[in-house]
Amino acid sequence: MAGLMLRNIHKQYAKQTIVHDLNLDIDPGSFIALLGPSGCGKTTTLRMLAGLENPDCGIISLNQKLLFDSTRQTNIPAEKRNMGMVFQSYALWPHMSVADNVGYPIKLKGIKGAEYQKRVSEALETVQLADKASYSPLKLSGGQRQRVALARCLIAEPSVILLDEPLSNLDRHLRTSMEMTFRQFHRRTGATFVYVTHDQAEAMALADKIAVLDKGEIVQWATPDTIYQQPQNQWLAQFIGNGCIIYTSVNYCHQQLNTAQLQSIFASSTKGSYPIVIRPQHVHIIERNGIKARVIDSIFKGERYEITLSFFDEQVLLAYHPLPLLPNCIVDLHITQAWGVAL
Ligand SMILES: Nc1ncnc2c1ncn2[C@@H]1O[C@H](COP(=O)(O)OP(=O)(O)OP(=O)(O)O)[C@@H](O)[C@H]1O
Repeated sequence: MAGLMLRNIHKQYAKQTIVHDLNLDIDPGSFIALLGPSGCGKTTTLRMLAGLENPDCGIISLNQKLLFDSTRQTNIPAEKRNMGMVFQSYALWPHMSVADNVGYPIKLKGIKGAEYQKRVSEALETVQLADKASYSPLKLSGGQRQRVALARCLIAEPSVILLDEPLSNLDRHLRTSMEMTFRQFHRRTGATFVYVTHDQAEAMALADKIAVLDKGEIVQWATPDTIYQQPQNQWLAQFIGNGCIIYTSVNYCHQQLNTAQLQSIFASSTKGSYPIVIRPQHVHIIERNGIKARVIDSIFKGERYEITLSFFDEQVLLAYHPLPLLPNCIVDLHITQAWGVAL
C-alpha cells in the first residue's frame, strides 16, 4: 500500500545528530503519532516531511511520488507537497476575520466567488464555528482558535495533515474535548494525520500507531496497545504508563511472565540485572499467602489509592487499592503478569 515513506533519513545541526537513520512506512489515511521527550527530534522530523527543512540524506515519498531524494537531488517545495500544518501557536492573522483566515489558503490558489464562500462555510461548519465567521480570532478562546487553524488547514484538502503539539497551549479539560475533535476530523477527511507530541496519554488516545523516538532514533513503532503491553526496552517501559522495573536473575527479554513465574522470582531473594516491567493494575493486595511487601506510602488518586510498596532488597512496586494502607505494614500480593524488557 502506498503512503508516506521515509527511508534512512538523517539530519545533523552543527555536527550534532538530531535524527538518525529514520525509517517509517505510514499507511494512507492512518493517524500516527511521533512521541518522545523534549529534544528527541520530533519537530525536526515533521518539518522534513513538510519540506520546511532538508534531510542531510535519505528519501521521502508520498503515494510513490518522490518528495525528497538526496541521491537524485529531488526536493519538492513545501507548497507543492499537498500537506497542511497545524501548530501549537495557532498562527492566525489577528486583523482578519475567522472566515478570512480560513479561506486564505484557497484565496491564494485563486478560488473566489460562490465556490470560495461554499468551501469557507463548509470548513467552518465542520469545526462548529459557523456562528463566529465574522469574529476576530482575538475574541475566541484557545480551543476555538485551534479549531479555526484546523479549518484553515482542511480547506485546502491536503492528503497529509501534520500537527505539532497542537493542544499544548490548552487546559486539560479542553484538551480532552479537542482530542475528540481531532478524531472526528480524521474520520471525516480520510487524510493521513502525523501528530507530534511529548504527551504519551495524548498519543495513546489519538493514534492508530505510534513511533516512539529517543535521541533521534525510533525505539518502537507499533500500536498504542503493543507499546503499552510490550515495550521494547526499559526506558520505554518507564516512559509509557507508570509501571515499575524489577530486576531478575533470569533473562525474560520480550517474554510475558505469568503468576507462577513471578512467584518464583519473588520467592528467591537474589536480585539480578535483567529488567521486567510490572504495571500497577496487575498487582493485587490479597489477605494472605501472597508475595510479601512493605507499604511505603498511599496516595489518593480519586477513584482509588496508589500504594507504593517495597521488597526486602528495596525494589519498588506500585499497586492500586480502594483504601489507604498504613506505612510500614506488611501486605500480601498476587501479581498476575509482567513483561521482560531489554536494558
Ligand atoms: N535550526 C536548528 N538549529 C540548530 N539546532 C536545532 C535546530 N532545530 C532544532 N535543533 C535542535 O535539534 C534538537 C531536536 O529538536 P526538535 O525541535 O526536533 O525536538 P522535539 O523532539 O520536537 O522537542 P520539543 O518536544 O521540545 O519540541 C534539539 O536539541 C534542538 O535544539
